[in-house]
Amino acid sequence: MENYINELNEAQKAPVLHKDGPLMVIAGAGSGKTRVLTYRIAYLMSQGVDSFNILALTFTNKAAREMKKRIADIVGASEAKNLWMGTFHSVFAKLLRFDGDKLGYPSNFTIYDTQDSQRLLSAIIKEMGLDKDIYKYKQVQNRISSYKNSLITVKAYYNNPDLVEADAMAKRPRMGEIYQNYVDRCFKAGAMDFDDLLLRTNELLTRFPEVLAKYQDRFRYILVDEYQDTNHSQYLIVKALSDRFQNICVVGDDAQSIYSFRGANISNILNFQKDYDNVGMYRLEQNYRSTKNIVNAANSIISKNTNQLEKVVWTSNDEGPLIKVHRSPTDAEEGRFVAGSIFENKMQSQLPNGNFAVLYRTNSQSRAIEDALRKRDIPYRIYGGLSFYQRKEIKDVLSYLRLVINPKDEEALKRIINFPARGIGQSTLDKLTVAANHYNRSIFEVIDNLERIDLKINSGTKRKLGDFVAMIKSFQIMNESADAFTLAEHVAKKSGVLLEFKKDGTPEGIGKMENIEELLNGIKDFVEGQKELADAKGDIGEFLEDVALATDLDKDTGDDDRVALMTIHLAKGLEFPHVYIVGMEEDLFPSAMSMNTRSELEEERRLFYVALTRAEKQAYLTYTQNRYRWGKLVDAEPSRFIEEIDEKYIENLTPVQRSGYTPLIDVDIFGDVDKSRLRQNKPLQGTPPSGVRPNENQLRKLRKLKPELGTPVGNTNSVDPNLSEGSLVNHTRFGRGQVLKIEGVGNDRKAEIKFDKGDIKKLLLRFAKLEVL
Ligand SMILES: Nc1ncnc2c1ncn2[C@@H]1O[C@H](COP(=O)(O)OP(=O)(O)OP(=O)(O)O)[C@@H](O)[C@H]1O
Ligand SMILES: [Mg+2]
Repeated sequence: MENYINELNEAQKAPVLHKDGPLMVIAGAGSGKTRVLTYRIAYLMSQGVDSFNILALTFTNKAAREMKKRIADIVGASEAKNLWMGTFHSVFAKLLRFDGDKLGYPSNFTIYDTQDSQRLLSAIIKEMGLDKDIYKYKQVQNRISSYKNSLITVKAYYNNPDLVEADAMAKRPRMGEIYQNYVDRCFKAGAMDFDDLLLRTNELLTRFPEVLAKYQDRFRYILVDEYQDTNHSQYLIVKALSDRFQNICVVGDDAQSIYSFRGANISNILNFQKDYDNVGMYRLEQNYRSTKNIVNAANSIISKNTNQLEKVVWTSNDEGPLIKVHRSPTDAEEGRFVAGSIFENKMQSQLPNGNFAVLYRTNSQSRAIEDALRKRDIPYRIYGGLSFYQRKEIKDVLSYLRLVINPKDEEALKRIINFPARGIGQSTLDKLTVAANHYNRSIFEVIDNLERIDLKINSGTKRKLGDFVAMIKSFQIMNESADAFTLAEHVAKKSGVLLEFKKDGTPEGIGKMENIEELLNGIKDFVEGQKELADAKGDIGEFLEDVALATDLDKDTGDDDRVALMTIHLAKGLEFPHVYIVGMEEDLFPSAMSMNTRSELEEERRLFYVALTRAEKQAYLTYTQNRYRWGKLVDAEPSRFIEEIDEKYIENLTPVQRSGYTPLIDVDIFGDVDKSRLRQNKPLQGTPPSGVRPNENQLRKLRKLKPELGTPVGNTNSVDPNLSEGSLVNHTRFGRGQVLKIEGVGNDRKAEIKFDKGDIKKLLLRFAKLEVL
């Protein structure tokens, strides 16, 4: 037996060595599912399976690259190169480049990103004269996306009275028409959106049996990671391709299914045994990733879900520290706590930044964390959010390049036909769009044939349009011989885009120029990298495809050491020694949008399970009492998920202060109720711990709540009440002095003090650190 097999435990070896036929591995987080998949591929190759016959589908392209690297270590780099590995989208985009022509697509079809799709949809909604407040383009896009992922074509849509009625009920009776227009326009532009990459693959495999047969024969072994998050469209592709040889291996964890809002269907896992005959079922139980405390805490959470497969997860790893829970008054304070804690841990244990991750429910939470990390000079990287390639200046340059590859690309054309300004206005563009729709041609083709159509465009504008077309064509000619970098640099200059930002001269303009430079550097790297691959040319088409399908994690080159910031959704499959899960508050996590049904709440709980199980050594959960949301400061309550963790795995860093004194008000602003103490029925008594005082924010809030109450008991200054004019005092910073005068009452009480060093200062007694001598 080869050595690498011994890097697996017995339970893991079984699926790796499984003979032909379908198999499924269902197991909890960190139990080695991804490792099993990787080693199985290496094993198959060592058994003589040709690498050309293996297809592996992963959650990110980065995961695919890492698996490939590991496999290369085992079986050798040259063999590993031939493996088809990547996300569903990137793998099937590649397939459609070969065979999409059968569906009428050019092999150089453009991939529209979300922004392109949304722009096109808002243009269509406008052209149809619809109310954009009712037909919100994002909602419309979501609808169309979910139709496509359920394989509901326009025709199928109209044939389904339930769908038509649902849209009519939602006051969107013209959804079907929008859908039809959108599909037509994408097709005419030689473009596919993300969902098309799956939908068209399905169409191709269904309508062309010879194509299906070809790929069935090619992909004799198919392996899918994170199977719990496949949608219907993906499920059907896998089913079709594996139908002949039935060598399908899927691994997943129903407890980590977190993409149902995007159409992921957990029943794909649940029905696997019905879909295939003689399924080899494997379970893994030992977690290698995390400490006992983390594994057990995660188990205690997920057991609250009623809808789940029975699973055991245990670990022989150390018990590890307890999960630390921390409360802050505001989100800014939360950021400071996280940054401070990362800083301390780094210093104490000499850890690299890459050992830390901060995970949140929504992207907007990153700002407070970022601010705090910057103040501490801790380098970080944000994954997700607006990607580099979606920045305006970058998209402008990319749009020129897209047009070079595919001049029909309508969204690219509309972006740049008048950028930099060349006197081609909106009304001209409108006329061109109408003509393009009328003749069923692309806008570019219309411009190219202006002489033959009577469009009521004046001769000056016609000439400008002619110049534009001539420029793009000159780029196309260059593209026949130049590599991607040479072409891109030429285009950035000759199109005038670079000059436009240079002329601008503002810091923003310069920043944009620098970004374009960064893009060109990236293209150069890409060209160098592609040269090493046998079947790649390093041309701009390849680069654009890479960009279009880059998932948010793919930018990570891993060459510099940074703290990782990302949403929990994106963190699936990853692991970090130290993990901070921030914003553990009701309405944020679980999200207010996802608490309407039990199944939504269960998905939020699975999301929490995913978050916690990313941690290897230490997990922190933080929450705030007040948070800015939608520009307003709102009260926040700790997330129910904190309470759901068995308390023996938790250490509260900010225990609730309760004391023997009678609170003046019934609202407890000093902290939430200490639930663990309540549960244990312990009396809430004793004196407040020293040094725990409400901060300014809390005081302000308290004053606002009950202004007439004046100074809250127990929270005033530490100064002796006997302090009076003439008293001798000592101040920590200014030294000895004598009180000249006292004025004001309550929180405003001030003392004028003449210090021995000579200064006279007026101090607010509430803050002054004075000792009466
Ligand atoms: N037999 C083993 N011996 C040592 N380490 C292992 C073993 N199996 C897995 N690991 C390590 O445990 C960690 C978790 O493994 P892996 O990522 O494959 O788990 P997973 O089940 O895919 O997790 P997730 O559900 O989060 O995707 C990895 O660091 C992996 O290298
Ligand atoms: Mg995994």
